[in-house]
Amino acid sequence: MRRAHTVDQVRAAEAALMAKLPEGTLMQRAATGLAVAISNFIGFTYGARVVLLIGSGDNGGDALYAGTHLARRGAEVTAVLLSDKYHREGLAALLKAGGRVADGGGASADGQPAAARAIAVADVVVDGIVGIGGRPGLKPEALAAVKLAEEHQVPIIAVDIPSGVDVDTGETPAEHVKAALTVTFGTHKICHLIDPAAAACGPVHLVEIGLDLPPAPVESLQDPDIRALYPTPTGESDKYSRGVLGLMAGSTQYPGAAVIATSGALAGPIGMLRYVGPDPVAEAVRAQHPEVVAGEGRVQAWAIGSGLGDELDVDKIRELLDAEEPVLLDADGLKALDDSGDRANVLITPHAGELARLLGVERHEVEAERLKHARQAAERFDVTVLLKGSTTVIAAPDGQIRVNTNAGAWLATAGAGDVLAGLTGAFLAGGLTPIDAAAVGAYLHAAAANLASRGGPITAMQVSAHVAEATRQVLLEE
Ligand SMILES: NC(=O)C1=CN([C@@H]2O[C@H](COP(=O)(O)OP(=O)(O)OC[C@H]3O[C@@H](n4cnc5c(N)ncnc54)[C@H](OP(=O)(O)O)[C@@H]3O)[C@@H](O)[C@H]2O)[C@@H](O)CC1
Ligand SMILES: [K+]
Repeated sequence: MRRAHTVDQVRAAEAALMAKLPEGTLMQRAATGLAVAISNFIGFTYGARVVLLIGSGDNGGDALYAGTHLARRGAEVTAVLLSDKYHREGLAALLKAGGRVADGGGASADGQPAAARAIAVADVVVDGIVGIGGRPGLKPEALAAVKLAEEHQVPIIAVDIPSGVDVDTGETPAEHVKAALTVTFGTHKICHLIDPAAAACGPVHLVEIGLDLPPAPVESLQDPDIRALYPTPTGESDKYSRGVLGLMAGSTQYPGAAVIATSGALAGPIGMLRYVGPDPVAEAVRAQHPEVVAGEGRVQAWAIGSGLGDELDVDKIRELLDAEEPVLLDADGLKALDDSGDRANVLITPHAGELARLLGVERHEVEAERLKHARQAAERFDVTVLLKGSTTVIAAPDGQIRVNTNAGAWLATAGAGDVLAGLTGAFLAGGLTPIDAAAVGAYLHAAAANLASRGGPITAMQVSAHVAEATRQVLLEE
């Protein structure tokens, strides 16, 4: 499990630990881990050219002490001071170890400020501009240094967070660093898991510093968590006890959606699928998947919505929403959602455009503030929300948040959402709660897509065809 905490939680845990330790211990732990990560990233230390961008807070202190470690091992370390305030002891240590300070202003013999020259030829630039105390955006001097690194294609390693992003929401309302690697301390922060900020982090490396933290508001499940949640059959299981899913999807207008959603559902943990829809569509489904039973009967959960088009029976869907069995509502089915009734067993799986319609806002607003809007919808409709996208945000009505971060870009293909709806619905029928079903469904869907794609294009049916292998890899790995 990856856990992300808020800035306030991190500060409280830091204060409690600092009270027990000699002054400066935590920063030294952070800086040591950071120095190792920088060395590993470059691949060598002696002779490496490292530029540190130093802001006014402890984030700059971490960078200065990490630079000190590297300078002691023969790296050429140059600090660029972006503020009159900076970590004095950190800079003194760096200078003592042989590092230097480059002037950002006055031009030297070749007409360039020393800072600009150092950045242009650096192996790596370290972003110690701001950490968890930072407001979104970059000041002009910091922005100029970051742009220069980008221009010269010098990779930037972010200390704790890419400076300029909003740490607690993952929003990026202003200019920010785009890191090749982020090295963080104690725990993940929310911006590491939620886009658009997560995309600006690159891979995130966590350095343990011994913080004792409360439960995390945002979690991201990993292989062992999926393994623990998966409704694996036992010797006593039969097709009914494994769970039966009712699927209401596809239409004479979009028969393919039914076939694709079925392929996703059958790749999940259920023992049986009942398809409910127009006869010609049921025939198309059974032509591809002869194991499907057509017509209504007892089910443990419903997946409703993919490709219903105009053939939407709103009254029937609302009846199912009010019934006891959990319901996954997707695509056209979302038109039947209203904010009345007890919906605790309902999971909706909109993309940004569909969520925007539900909330009466613009699509770009949802994309820019994914966490906020997923939370809002969960509260307003009393449902669990799985907001599809590059990082999938899952919000439960009780405030729990899960994030799925393993999806590759090739997954953005027609029908992939139908596979996800079928597959995730199958986990509801298999007995998982809406938030667990959403997290496990999204994870295996993305893992299957990665297996199918291996860096190339994929179709939705290829995704469902790889779910079994992705599942096997997760269940058998120890
Ligand atoms: N917590 C922990 O467990 C540990 C924390 N550690 C480290 O400490 C870091 C937090 O340090 P921190 O509190 O000193 O804040 P930090 O982010 O460096 O600077 C904030 C200052 O910058 C300014 N400023 C704000 N926005 C700005 C902007 N956009 N552009 C420019 N300037 C801006 C603002 O000052 P102002 O401008 O208001 O005078 C504000 O006061 C943390 O991320 C981690 O790296 C580790 O050492 C060990 C364990
Ligand atoms: K930073």
